[in-house]
Amino acid sequence: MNEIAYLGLGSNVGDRRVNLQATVECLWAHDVVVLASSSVYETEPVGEVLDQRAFFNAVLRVETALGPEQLLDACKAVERAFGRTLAGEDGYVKHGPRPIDVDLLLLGELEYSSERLVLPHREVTSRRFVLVPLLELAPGLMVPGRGPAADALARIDGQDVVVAGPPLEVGP
Ligand SMILES: Nc1ncnc2c1ncn2[C@@H]1O[C@H](COP(=O)(O)OP(=O)(O)OP(=O)(O)O)[C@@H](O)[C@H]1O
Ligand SMILES: Nc1nc2c(c(=O)[nH]1)N=C(CO)CN2
Repeated sequence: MNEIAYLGLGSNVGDRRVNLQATVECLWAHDVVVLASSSVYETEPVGEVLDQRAFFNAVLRVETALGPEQLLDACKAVERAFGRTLAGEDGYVKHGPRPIDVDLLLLGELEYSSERLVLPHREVTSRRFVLVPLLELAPGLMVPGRGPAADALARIDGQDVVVAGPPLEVGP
């Protein structure tokens, strides 16, 4: 059965918009149908590494027949295609600079936890750079197990997010 999922994209190395756009094309090649993109936002770094270049972030609405672990595999394969160092590998820096980050934010109504995957994404309700584009695509969204996305956004202080450009092209 096909499900709707939301993916969070981020880039702060190289041509950030080009990287986000290329990610859409790469997702199609991994059996992920890209239905819609939010605007592209420029956002201040959040997390354990604050002294790095600002990110470009966007959220995609996608449709796929892949299960949760397979969809995570697709996200990781796309990151790998950009030459990214993945968690567990030499040179990996948690929250550090990266040409592309693809996070699986939500998969339908699923609440799921395994060694390598938590759904909804652990940080989906604490990051403005995720919630602003997510609400642009899905106003009124409820995050399974956590309530309205808009309420979560209202609880966040700081974390600058400004529109940097129009939505990504979503065709294959
Ligand atoms: N919903 C999820 N989406 C993506 N990765 C997840 C998810 N839940 C757990 N993970 C795990 O998190 C690991 C680290 O992910 P990643 O390299 O993107 O971390 P990060 O971008 O530095 O930090 P963050 O996870 O806070 O965004 C992945 O290898 C993956 O196994
Ligand atoms: N603004 C912003 N900050 C981040 C981002 C990101 O995509 N945008 N990704 C990170 C690694 O997951 C860490 N910090």
